[in-house]
Amino acid sequence: MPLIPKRLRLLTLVTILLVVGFLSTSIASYWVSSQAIRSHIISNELPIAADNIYSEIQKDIFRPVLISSQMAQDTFLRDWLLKGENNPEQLIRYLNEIQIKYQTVTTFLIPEKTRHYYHPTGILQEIKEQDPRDAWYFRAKKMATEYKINVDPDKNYQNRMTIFINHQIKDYKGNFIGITGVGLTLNSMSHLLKKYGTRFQKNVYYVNKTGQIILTSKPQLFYPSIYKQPGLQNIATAIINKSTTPQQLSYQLNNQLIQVNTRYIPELNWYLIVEQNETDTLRPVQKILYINIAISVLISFLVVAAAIYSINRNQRYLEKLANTDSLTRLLNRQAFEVIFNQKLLEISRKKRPLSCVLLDVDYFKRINDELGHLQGDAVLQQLAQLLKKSTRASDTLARWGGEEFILLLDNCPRHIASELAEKIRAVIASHDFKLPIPRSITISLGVSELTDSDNSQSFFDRTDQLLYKAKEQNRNCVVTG
Ligand SMILES: Nc1nc2c(ncn2[C@@H]2O[C@H](COP(=O)(O)OP(=O)(O)OP(=O)(O)O)[C@@H](O)[C@H]2O)c(=O)[nH]1
Repeated sequence: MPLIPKRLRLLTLVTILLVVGFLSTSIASYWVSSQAIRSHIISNELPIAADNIYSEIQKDIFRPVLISSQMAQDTFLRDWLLKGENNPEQLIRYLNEIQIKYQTVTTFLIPEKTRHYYHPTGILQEIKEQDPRDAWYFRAKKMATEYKINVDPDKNYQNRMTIFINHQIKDYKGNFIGITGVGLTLNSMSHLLKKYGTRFQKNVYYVNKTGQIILTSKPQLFYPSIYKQPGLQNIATAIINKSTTPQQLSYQLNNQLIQVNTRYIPELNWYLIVEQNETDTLRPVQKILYINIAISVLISFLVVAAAIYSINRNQRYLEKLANTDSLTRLLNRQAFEVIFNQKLLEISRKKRPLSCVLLDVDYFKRINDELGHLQGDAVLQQLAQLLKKSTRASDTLARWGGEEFILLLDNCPRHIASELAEKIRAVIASHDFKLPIPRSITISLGVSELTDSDNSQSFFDRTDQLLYKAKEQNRNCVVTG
C-alpha cells in the first residue's frame, strides 16, 4: 500500500510547495534585512555614533585645555609670578573666579620658584621632589609639549581620580616659571559618558592601556578589566593596540552578537569603546519574520483546507454521478450491487430478513411507440418519483435497467415486502401520468426473500422469474415466491 494515497499526493505536493515557498521568501527577506541592518551598524551607525561621542569628549577635554592655556598666557598671572608672588589672596581669588566661571572641579598654580600649591581654597602644600605623588609636576616641567593631560588621584580632593590638565607657564622670554591648570573628576566624566550612552543608545566605556575599565556607561560590566569580561576578553588584545584609527570588532555574548567600535585617545592614553548589541537591533526584524511565518502557515492551512474541501466535494459529486442513473436520479445497477453486497456481509453477521422487489412497466414498448421516446422517459421519471415516495429512506431503490426497477428491503420478511409491493402496484395503477392520450400505466412485480442457500445470482434470478410469472398472469399484479 503506498504511504500517501494517490488522491492526496497532489495536495501534499501543493502543501510542501506552499510552505517551502512562503518559508523561503520569509527567510530570504529576513536575511536581506538583517544583512542590511548589520552593514548599516558596522559602516554607518556605530562609527558615526563613536565619532560623535569622540568629538563630544574631545570638546569636553579641550575646553579645560583651553582654559589652562588661557591661564598660562594670562599677563596678570605671569606678572604676579615674576613680581615675587606678593598678595597670594589675589591669586587665590583669581583661581576661585576661574573655577566658578568655567565650572571646573579644581584650578591650581605651582610657581617654579616657591613650589607652593595654590588652590581656590588657599595654599595647600609645597610640591616636593621626593614625594612620588608630586612626580607629575616634574614630568610636566620637562615635557616637550606645553600641556599634558594626566589622570591621577587628587590628594587635595579625597584622592578622587581626577583628570588634570597641566600647562607650563613661561615668562616673556620663554623661561619656565611654573605649572597651572584645571581638573575634572572622573565622576563628571562618568556623568558625561552616561549622557552619551543614553543619547546614542550605545554602551560606551574607557579602558586604560592595561585594559582596566576606567569609566563605563554600561552597568552590567562586572569585572574591572576587559581581559576578564565574558565575550569582550576575546577581543581585548585587539583593542589595546594604540591605533588612533577607529577599528571595527565584534564578539559573542550569550548567543548575542555585539559590534564594537574602538579607538585610542592619545591625549588620555585611554581607549574609547562604543558597542552596540546587533541581536537586540535585529529583534524587530526577527519579530516580523515570526509574524510572516505565522501568516504563511495560516495561509497555507487555509489554502490546503479549501483545496481539501473542494477536492472532497468534487469527489462526492463524481461518486454520486457515477452511482446515479441520469434519467431517473435513482441509484444505477452498479451502485445497487455494491450496496447489496454490503448488505449480504452485514446479514451474514447479524441475521435478519432481506427481501427484494423487482418491477417492470407493462407494455412500455407501446408507450414509446405510440407517444414517442421522450414521453416514455417522462413516464419513467414520474414512476421513479412515485417509487421513492412509497419507500423508506432505509430501503434501497435502483433502476435495474430499461423500464425495470429494483427495491431492496432490509429487515423485511417476504409477506411485508409483498404487502408493500401490492401497495406500490396500486399507487402506480391509480396514478395519472398526464399522457396526451388516455392510457393507464401499470407495473408487474416479483417479490422474494433471501434464503440461507442463496447467492446474489440465485436471489435475483428467482425474483426475475417471479416477475416473469406476474407478466404471464396478465400483468399489473404481484407474484411472491
Ligand atoms: N423511453 C424509454 N424507453 C426505454 C428506456 N429503456 C428501455 N426502454 C424501452 O422499453 C421497452 C421495453 O420493451 P419490452 O422489453 O418489450 O417490454 P414491454 O413492452 O414493457 O412489455 P412487457 O415488459 O412484456 O410488459 C423497449 O422498447 C425499450 O426500448 C428508456 O430509458 N427510455
